[in-house]
Amino acid sequence: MKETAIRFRRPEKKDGTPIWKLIQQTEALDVNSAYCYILLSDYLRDTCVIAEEEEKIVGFISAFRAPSRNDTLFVWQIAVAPSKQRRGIARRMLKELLARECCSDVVYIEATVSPSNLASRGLLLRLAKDYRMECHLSAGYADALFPVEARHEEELLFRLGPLPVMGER
Ligand SMILES: CC(=O)NCC[C@H](N)C(=O)O
Repeated sequence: MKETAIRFRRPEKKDGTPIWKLIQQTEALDVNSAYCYILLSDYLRDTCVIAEEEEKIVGFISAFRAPSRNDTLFVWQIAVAPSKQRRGIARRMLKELLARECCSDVVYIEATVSPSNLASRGLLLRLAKDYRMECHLSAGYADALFPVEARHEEELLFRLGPLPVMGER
């Protein structure tokens, strides 16, 4: 089957609702409000990524600088449409984000990943290997922090770094 080109870009406000629908399709992430994805696509668009194929959104990454630690980029959600997974789209989105001028002074990446989210776990471990970074796992958010009804898994904290300088990313 012909592989069509995937385009990577910053999101725009109009992408908020399609992102919200994509997150629901993954059945692996916390579905935030559509308002949250519109807000991310407006105020935090410089550290968010859209992957699109023939004008259709097939991937999304949300991230932001940790306000108290400017050298750290917190990667919030990594999502790829179920029918488009295992094509390296998440890895290409992450590398596109880290190659942006606005991330040139990022030294560490942090993200929380539930034990069942093997795709994101594998992606982060592979990124650490690609960029020859250390990867430290620690307790992130215990399941007890979440409402019992949510039956939410714990979120393990991944901290990767130091990132290579821009020219080597
Ligand atoms: C890296 C990533 O996608 N983490 C997910 C964190 C959390 N479960 C969420 O979905 O926002």
